[in-house]
Parts: sequence; C-alpha cells; structure tokens
Amino acid sequence: MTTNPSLLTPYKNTGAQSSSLRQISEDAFYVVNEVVTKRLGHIPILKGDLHVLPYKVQRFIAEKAELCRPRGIYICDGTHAEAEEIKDKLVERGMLTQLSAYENNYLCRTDPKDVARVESKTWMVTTDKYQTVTHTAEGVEPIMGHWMSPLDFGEELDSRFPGCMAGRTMYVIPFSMGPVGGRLSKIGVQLSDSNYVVLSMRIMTRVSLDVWEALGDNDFVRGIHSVGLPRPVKSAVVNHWPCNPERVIIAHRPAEREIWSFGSGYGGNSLLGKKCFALRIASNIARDEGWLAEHMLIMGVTRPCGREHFIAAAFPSACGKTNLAMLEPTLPGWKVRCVGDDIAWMKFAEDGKLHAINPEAGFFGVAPGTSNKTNPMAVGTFQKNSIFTNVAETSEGRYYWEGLEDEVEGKNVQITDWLGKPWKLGDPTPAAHPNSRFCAPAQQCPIIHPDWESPNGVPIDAIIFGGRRPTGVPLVFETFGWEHGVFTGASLKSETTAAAEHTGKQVMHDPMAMRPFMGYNFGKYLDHWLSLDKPPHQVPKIYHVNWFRKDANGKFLWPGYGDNIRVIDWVIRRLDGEEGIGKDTAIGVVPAPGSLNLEGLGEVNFDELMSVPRDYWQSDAKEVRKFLETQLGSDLPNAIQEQLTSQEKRINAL
Ligand SMILES: Nc1nc2c(ncn2[C@@H]2O[C@H](COP(=O)(O)OP(=O)(O)O)[C@@H](O)[C@H]2O)c(=O)[nH]1
Ligand SMILES: C=C(OP(=O)(O)O)C(=O)O
Ligand SMILES: [Mn+2]
Repeated sequence: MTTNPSLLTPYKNTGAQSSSLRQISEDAFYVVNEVVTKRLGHIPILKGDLHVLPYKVQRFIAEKAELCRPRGIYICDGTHAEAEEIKDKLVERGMLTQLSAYENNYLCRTDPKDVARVESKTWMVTTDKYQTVTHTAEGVEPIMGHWMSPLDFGEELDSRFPGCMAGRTMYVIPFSMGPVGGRLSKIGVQLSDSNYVVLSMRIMTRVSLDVWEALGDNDFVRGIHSVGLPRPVKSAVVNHWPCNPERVIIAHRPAEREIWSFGSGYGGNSLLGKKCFALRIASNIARDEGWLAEHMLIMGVTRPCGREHFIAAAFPSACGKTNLAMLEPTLPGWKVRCVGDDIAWMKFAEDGKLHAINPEAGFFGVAPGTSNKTNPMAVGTFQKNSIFTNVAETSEGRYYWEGLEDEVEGKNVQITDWLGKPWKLGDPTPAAHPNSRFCAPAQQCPIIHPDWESPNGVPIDAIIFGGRRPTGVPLVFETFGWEHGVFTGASLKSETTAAAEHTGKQVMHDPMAMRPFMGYNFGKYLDHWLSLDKPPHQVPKIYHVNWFRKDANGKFLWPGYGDNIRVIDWVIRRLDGEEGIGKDTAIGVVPAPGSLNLEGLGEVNFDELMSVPRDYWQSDAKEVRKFLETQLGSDLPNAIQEQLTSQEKRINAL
C-alpha cells in the first residue's frame, strides 16, 4: 500500500482550537513512547502490547484515551478465542442470548430507541461548506450531505467525548477494508467502548494483527466510537444496551480521514468500517485517487452457456441489494455468485475495465422478508457464527421475523418479540423490528464467489440503479449511454424504508442510492462520475430496475426475488448486442414484447409492467428538474442539464 499524501494533511483549525482536537506535534516522533506513556497516565492496557504498534497508532490511542478516559485499553487481535471470551461475558450479563438451535448464533436486543441510522445527526465536517454541500437555491436545505463547521464540531465534540468512556473498556480494533495488503484495500483503526461493536466489526471487516504489519508507518482511517454513557450511569439502561439517543452524533472529517460517532450502538452508526468509512470517507479518497466508492452490491452471473458477467447494483437501504446479490435463479442453468451485498470500491484497471472489490467481510442484512423462499443463500449464510439484532426468538431457540410464518415448526412454538414480550401470529405489532438485522460472515455464503477476495477485484460489465417505485417506473430499462446513465442515477428516487428514521412511505430522492452516504459536494461527485468516460476506460452500460411497481389494487406486478434473473438475462443479452429485444422509450430502452423470458411464471401483466405513462413522466420530469436545479444550483454539471432537457423533449413527444 502506498501512502496517500492527502491522508497526512494536518488538520488546520480556523480559530479557537478545540481542546479535544489538539494533536500531538510531529516532533513527538522521537519521544513517542514517553508521550504515549504520559498521556495514558494510569489507564492500564488490559490486553495486547501498545508499544509494538505503529507509532501513529500508539499516538492515536493515547490521545483518545486521554480524552475519553476509559477504565482500560484492550487491543483486539480478531481471533476466534477473543470473540468467544467476549461473547461468554455478554451472555452472562444478559446482553446476548444464544440461539441454541444453531451453532454459535446469538441474539441481541437493543434499546428500542436505538434501532436505525440517524441521518439527521450525521455530519460532514469541512472548513469550506461547499466541500460538503452543493450551492442550493436560496432557502433550500441541501439533502445530500449535512455540513458542520470545524468550530461547531469542536464544541459538539467537547461537550460529549471528554470522559465519555469512564468505567468502560476502550477496545482498539485494527481492521482492513478489502483483503489485508490488497491494491484497493485500506486500513482503519476503530476505538470503541462497545463490545457488540467488537464482535460485529470482526464479522464485517478483517480484524487481525496482520493489519499492523500491512500498515507500517502509513496513515490510516481513524474511528472513535462511544455509546456515550460513562459510568456511573445516571439513566436506566434498557436491555443492557447502553446508548444516548438524545446526544447522538456521527461526524466525519474527510480531510483528516477521521470519524467520530457518539450515542448509538446501531450498526450503521457504530460499525464505522461500513457506511462511515467505506462510503463517506472512501468516496473522498476515491475522488482524490480517481476511483469510485459506491453503495452497490457486486454479483457474478453465469449463463447456461458458461460465460460469466459481473454486475454492480445500487439500491437505497432496504431496497433489495442483499437479495439480488444472492439471488437463486428460477431459470434453469443459471448461476449467481455473490461478491458483495452493500459496498463496491471500483477502479479502472490496465485492461480498461472497471474492477470492483467488496471492501467488507460480512453481511449486515435486513432480516424481515428473508426466508428459504426469498433468499435461501442468505439463510444458508447465517446458520452459524452470526449475530441477530432486534429479531424475535422462538421457544426452540430459533430466530423469527416477518416472512418466516411458514417456516415455524410445531404448534406449541412460542415466540418472544424483539421487545422481549410474548407474541403470536396475528398480533398487530411486528415480531421483529422492521430494520432488524443479521450479521454473518461472507465466507459462509453458499454461493460466495471464488474471487470475492481477489485483491484486483472483478471486471464490471453493467451498473444497475433501482429503488422502490410503486407507480410509473418500468421493471427495467437500459439508459442511452454513460451521461444518460449518470443522469438516471442522479434522478434516482425510492420509497423510504425502516433503515433510517424517516416515517411513512414517501417517495424521496436518493441520488445514486447515496443520499445518506454522500461524502462531498454532490455536483463534484457527478463531475467525477462523468469524467470517467474517457479512453482507455470501457465504462459499463447503465440500467435501471424497479421490482416494486404495483397494480391498482396495491399488489406487486412482478414476483421479484429469484425471478429477477429474468431481468438480468435480458440485461446480459443486451450487453451481448442481441438484436430485436429492446424498445426505445423516452426514458431508455425497455424489453420489447416477448423478449423477457416469462416461461413458467404465472400471470404477469407485461404491458402494465413496462409502460411509460406520459402524464406520470411529464410531472416526474418537472419534479426532477426542480430537484436538480434547486439542489445543485451552480454545481449542476452541464452534461446533466443537457440530459434533463433532452429527456424532457422525449417525454413531451410521447
Ligand atoms: N417485492 C420484493 N421485495 C424484495 C425484493 N428484493 C428484496 N425485497 C425485500 O426488500 C427488503 C430489503 O431487502 P434487502 O435485500 O435486505 O435490501 P438492502 O438493504 O438493499 O440490502 C427485504 O424485506 C426484502 O424481502 C424483490 O425483488 N421484490
Ligand atoms: C447497514 C445498512 O445497510 P442496507 O443498505 O443493507 O440497508 C443501513 O442502511 O444501515
Ligand atoms: Mn443489505
């Protein structure tokens, strides 16, 4: 790994220096052990040897320990034995319950106030506001990226972090995103006072002592996470799950490659390798280094003839990434293998193709709706060594959630819901929280791709965007080219889900499925995408899908899940240049009648599924124009503006 010079950019404060942000000066290099020892004071090292770590890591630990004042420091090694030790302790304390029907599976119930990402409290901290947000029209709040000034952040930090780990252990988690030492991989160190985070990070990322060696003197992404409830605790802790919902903050300092997360233990807020590092921070690194960090699954699809294509697909949270990544084809002779289910880091290689790696090592998937019928490969993945959060539990020691109604065996099975209360079929409240999750090692996936850890990644042939669009949007369409594809991604919308705090089911803009994860100015982000289409790059074709279109009675028009292979089949035939299977519409190329393989499917209203209603798209185009113009203002790239205009013309001509 090479050192990225921008990683070393010192933090330039604009005025009043926040005490917690003060750094040890560079001359500390020669006296580092002394400085470290002094800073640590009487805080003991509970496990591991601090002084064998790279000196930058020592400094980082010492600085933050001095700030957070934990009762001790525990340097994780990522071993099985370590995880066992922590689990045993948590079971004893009642924070984890073993699900006895499986091997090494556990259930965790959180405080019901801490169940999802908190977008309204997630911030990017940059000196210049417009590094983070776009030049929106007057009075318009930017929806992509929340900006906070370094000064304000200093205050927020100072009112939370000093002493925040009192009475708790500060775990030091060394982790690699991507295979350790890989060409596209990056290293992070997360400090956390949550043992649930330690166990989950060990599944989701590569936590091991090898990371220190791969890191050497290079810089790394810094994560500081606290549940925000120092001891002695003054409020009641619910479900043995410490958190501080009123004081939550998830802040990123992209220039410094640093993440500060406070008050929440929920995955998306606390497993800092995931959305915080692999999307918000990494998209900044990617822009500087000429690659992409995207909210995308990666799948390998092999046709009956034996040829394999790789596809990356971006859907907003809880819109079907994990399901598509592990799809079990209903068409005979097809094979899907999973490379990743949530995040793709993609870089053009010497062959001119865009190569993607999955930086993660596990799946943090939505539990409800996952069953042997819908996603048997996910079910196969989490039969052992997994952690379930906020699902229900049966009296037989099994997990339970909405969608498993047909899989509960025996009449006398009793169910305890995610809140710990007795629950039975037909009860008005759900058994599992709608955003309940399984956390499982990717290598256990029965269809994990043999190259899923390849340091060079897999070559991407197609990019698919999609969302939950109950009306108007066809099952699938191919965009007219790279710029139109980027425009289509920028106009992505979807119904809100339980993955964050939004309530109700309104259709919201979610450009590139990145709205909550945008790491810098969205206009610059689009510029970056647009700039990639140049020789010798062979950019992938871009598609849009919608599994969620409904009929007049509110029923899904498309069976979805394993039958989505029929759409993938059409996509791949288009990639191959098969003639006569496309029909031009105003928004892209949809399958021509008879071109989608519907064999063996029941009744499907093809015409309704593929229709591009004029009225719908006219008002949609107006809304999209308003959105792009008011949200992006002067940051709106010309190429996108042109795409908007030509799409409007096509729609008006319908
Ligand atoms: N109707 C329908 N629902 C789906 C489909 N794919 C996924 N879902 C549901 O959407 C929810 C989220 O899916 P998931 O794959 O976990 O989304 P992710 O968060 O983007 O990875 C789950 O409840 C799934 O059962 C599909 O093709 N059709
Ligand atoms: C972890 C998350 O991922 P997903 O996109 O799979 O819902 C989340 O949104 O918190
Ligand atoms: Mn997922």
